[in-house]
Order: sequence, then structure tokens, then C-alpha cells
Amino acid sequence: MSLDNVGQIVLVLSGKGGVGKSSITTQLALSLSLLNQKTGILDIDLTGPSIPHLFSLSSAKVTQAPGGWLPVPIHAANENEGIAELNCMSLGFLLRERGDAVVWRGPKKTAMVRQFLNDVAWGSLDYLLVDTPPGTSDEHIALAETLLRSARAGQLAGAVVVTTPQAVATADVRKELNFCKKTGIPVLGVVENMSGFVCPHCSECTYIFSSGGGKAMAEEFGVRFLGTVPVDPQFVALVEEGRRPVYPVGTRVAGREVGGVEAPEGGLLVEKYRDCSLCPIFEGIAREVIGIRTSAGNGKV
Ligand SMILES: Nc1ncnc2c1ncn2[C@@H]1O[C@H](COP(=O)(O)OP(=O)(O)OP(=O)(O)O)[C@@H](O)[C@H]1O
Ligand code: SF4
Repeated sequence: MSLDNVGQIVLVLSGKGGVGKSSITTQLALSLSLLNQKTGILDIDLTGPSIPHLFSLSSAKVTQAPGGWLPVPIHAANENEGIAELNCMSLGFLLRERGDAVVWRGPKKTAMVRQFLNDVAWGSLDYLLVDTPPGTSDEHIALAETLLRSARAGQLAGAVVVTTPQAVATADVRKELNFCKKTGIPVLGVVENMSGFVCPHCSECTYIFSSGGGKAMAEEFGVRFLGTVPVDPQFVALVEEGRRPVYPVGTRVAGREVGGVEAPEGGLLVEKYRDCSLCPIFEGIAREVIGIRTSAGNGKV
């Protein structure tokens, strides 16, 4: 497999759509990268690949090399902490237009997931985060089968399971935890996203969608609770609408010149990181994930 030089594989799962899997994958990957972990993202959401869009790279394309597909490089920078470099692979980079429909039957999806696991030239990585579609679909089964059969002992670190606090979401996410149990995928922990809204005017936190569902579910399944992430409207503006501020070409960050890599949409692949209140929270979750592996004897810090 092209995963031979990948240290740890972390799956980001949820039973329900729209709970923030892709957002958590991207922010966790950026945090891991700034913690000096070489990180990649594999997006196996074949019908709704959103990773390219979340990095404002909807028209970037992967290229073929003798060792396999070359993932798209992403650079993000912060004045104090240096430069995060990620490699990303998504079906979105292979489609002609964003919004092109992928209407595939199960066997074709299975083949695509296998190809993603076998034919991407990741090089050497500490962490590969795999963003998945909601539910327990063909993509999940192909992923679980391939990894459980071919990954080295300890290489599949486990799953970060994302939920929102409402009962309807936690009921669906329960199914995902049961899927992990049945297939033998270890669960690293549960993240409760969209847990409360912090008012930008008075900082009062309002639990619009109730709270505590994720923690209760983690306790019920005997897995770790990794934390809560509130709703931050600025996060949507920066990430979802592609308005992350970018550095001009030639800026020096942490003693290194950044910029200069032209993004296909005219922007730069170097962008400012940590302009929203959620970043420290994602860093905390990333540290937890690294810590879990370290205490299990498999982590690399
Ligand atoms: N904590 C948060 N604060 C504000 N907005 C958020 C937060 N988490 C996610 N969002 C927004 O919610 C929307 C859905 O998030 P995202 O695409 O990450 O969900 P998903 O679970 O990956 O969805 P899908 O089921 O389509 O794969 C996006 O617009 C994202 O920017
Ligand atoms: S939380 Fe306070 S400041 Fe924010 S909208 Fe409500 S009343 Fe206004």
C-alpha cells in the first residue's frame, strides 16, 4: 500500500451528515501539522467531497507520478508557530467541476476507496486523517476491510467520532460507535461539535442545541470524551466561504519566507492560520490525540 510510510491513520467518523466532520478533519490536521507532525488528509466522501472547498482549492488538480497520484500540497502559516504543511487527496481534485455529481454503485465506490489507499504517493507521514461520508456506507466498509487487512499492527490509531449535542444526532452517532465495535476499529474518542454559541458581543454561551449529549454517549460506550467545540460564525466566514486571510508573497514567517506558491484560484497556498476562536480548541484535541497514542506506546511526538 502507499500507506507504508504513514505512522498513524486516524478516521474521522459520524453517523450523521453536516455535524462538522470535514471541518474537524481540516482543523485537526492543521493543528497536528503545527505541532510538527507531518500530516495528510484523505477525503473518501465520494458523493460530497468538501475538503478542496474548505481549503479554497476547488479547482486544484492532483497529478500522476510513477509512485502514484501526488496529493495537493497545502501550506498554512502563523506568525509565532511556523508553517503547517499538509498533503490532501480528494475525489474533488479529480472532478472537472465542483458540484459534478458522482452517481456510482457500491462496487465502483469500493474500488475508488481501495485505489485511494493504494495509489497515493504520500511519502513519509506521522498522521493521515481520513474524512469519511456520514453513516456506514460502502466507503466505510471498503475502508475498514482494507485497513484492517493491510495496515501494520498499531498503524490504524482509531476513529475520532463527531457528534452534535442533540439526541437525534447522538442516536445516529451511536450506530457509528457500534460499527467501530463490530469491525474492531478502535475509538480514540468523541468530539461534541456545535456545542453552544458564544455571543460575540457579551461572550455569553447559549446552548441552542442543548449540551452534554456527546459526553453522555462517550460514557455509555466507555470511550474517551475529547471535548466540545462551540459554534463560531467567524469560522464559517473564514473556512466555509473561503475567506481565510492569506499572506502576500514574500512575507517572512518564523524566519522563513512564505507565499509564492500560486493557488489555482489566484490565491496563495499559504494562508494565515488561527484567526478564529476555535483554533486553540482544535489544538487541544490534536494534543489529546497525540497523547493517546503516546500513552499507548505507538505515538510519535
Ligand atoms: N464549530 C463550528 N462553528 C461554526 N460553523 C461550523 C462549526 N463546525 C462546522 N461548521 C460549519 O457547518 C457546516 C457543515 O460542516 P462540515 O462540512 O464540516 O460537516 P460534515 O459533517 O463534514 O458534512 P457532510 O455530512 O456533508 O460531510 C459547514 O458550513 C461548516 O463551516
Ligand atoms: S447573548 Fe447577550 S449580547 Fe449576545 S445577543 Fe444575547 S443578549 Fe445580546
